Amino acid sequence: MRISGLVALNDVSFSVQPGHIVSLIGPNGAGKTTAFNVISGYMRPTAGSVALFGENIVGLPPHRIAARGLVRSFQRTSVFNQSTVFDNVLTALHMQGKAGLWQSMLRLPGFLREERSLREEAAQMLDFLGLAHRANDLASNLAYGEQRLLGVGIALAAKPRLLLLDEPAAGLNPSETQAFKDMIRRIGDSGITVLLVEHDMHMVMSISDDIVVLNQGLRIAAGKPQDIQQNPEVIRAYLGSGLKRAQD
Ligand SMILES: Nc1ncnc2c1ncn2[C@@H]1O[C@H](COP(=O)(O)OP(=O)(O)OP(=O)(O)O)[C@@H](O)[C@H]1O
Repeated sequence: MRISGLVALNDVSFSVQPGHIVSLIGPNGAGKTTAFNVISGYMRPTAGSVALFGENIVGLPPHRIAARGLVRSFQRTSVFNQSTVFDNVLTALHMQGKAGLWQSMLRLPGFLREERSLREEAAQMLDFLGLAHRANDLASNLAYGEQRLLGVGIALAAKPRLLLLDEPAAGLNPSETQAFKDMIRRIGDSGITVLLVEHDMHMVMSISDDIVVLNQGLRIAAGKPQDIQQNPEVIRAYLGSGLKRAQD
């Protein structure tokens, strides 16, 4: 991937196995966000290919890629601040709903049935997120970490098979980070594949099945957490920052 003459990603290749939690790590400017942009269709790669469930998706717009099961949760998500937590999730589920406009406007039986089942699903989602006790609060009144959890809930409402999380622990305090870590595990346990970019090495080392390391646009390592922690090139590229802290 070239961006105005600069090679942001150079021959980077890796795969994400179904059901795994995979972390993409590396120092600032390594190319992690660029990789996410390419994978999710926000940037068209200058060369190479991206395959999703075996099919090439290069050139497809992000919403088409999302419809194929790859959903991305952004650092700043589209939480509706003036709606309740419950309504945020319900609206997101509605966007996946089957009832058409006329059914909804005329409140036909199909719509009412779907509405009931979506409300149940929204309640289950809040349980899953650990936000059930906040259901009736305005989203704007949530703590920062809770807003981030809700943002993931909104992404989950789109029913991903592969969920991309961009620095989920950024700006979270230790207990919020723990809550997030637990939730990512639960997402993985529910059968959803997770690819995340994260700087918190404690989190990365404890939840990842596989880790891919980028440095200056190159893939310098890929493997299991224990191998990555002992990889001399990774230690060199990362020493003094994340990995060192994780080993302390
Ligand atoms: N839109 C852009 N215009 C110009 N250069 C860009 C653009 N996006 C990324 N780059 C460059 O591409 C390289 C990779 O950046 P990228 O943001 O992908 O790194 P990163 O690993 O996500 O870093 P960080 O951890 O700081 O978020 C950097 O040299 C960056 O300056």
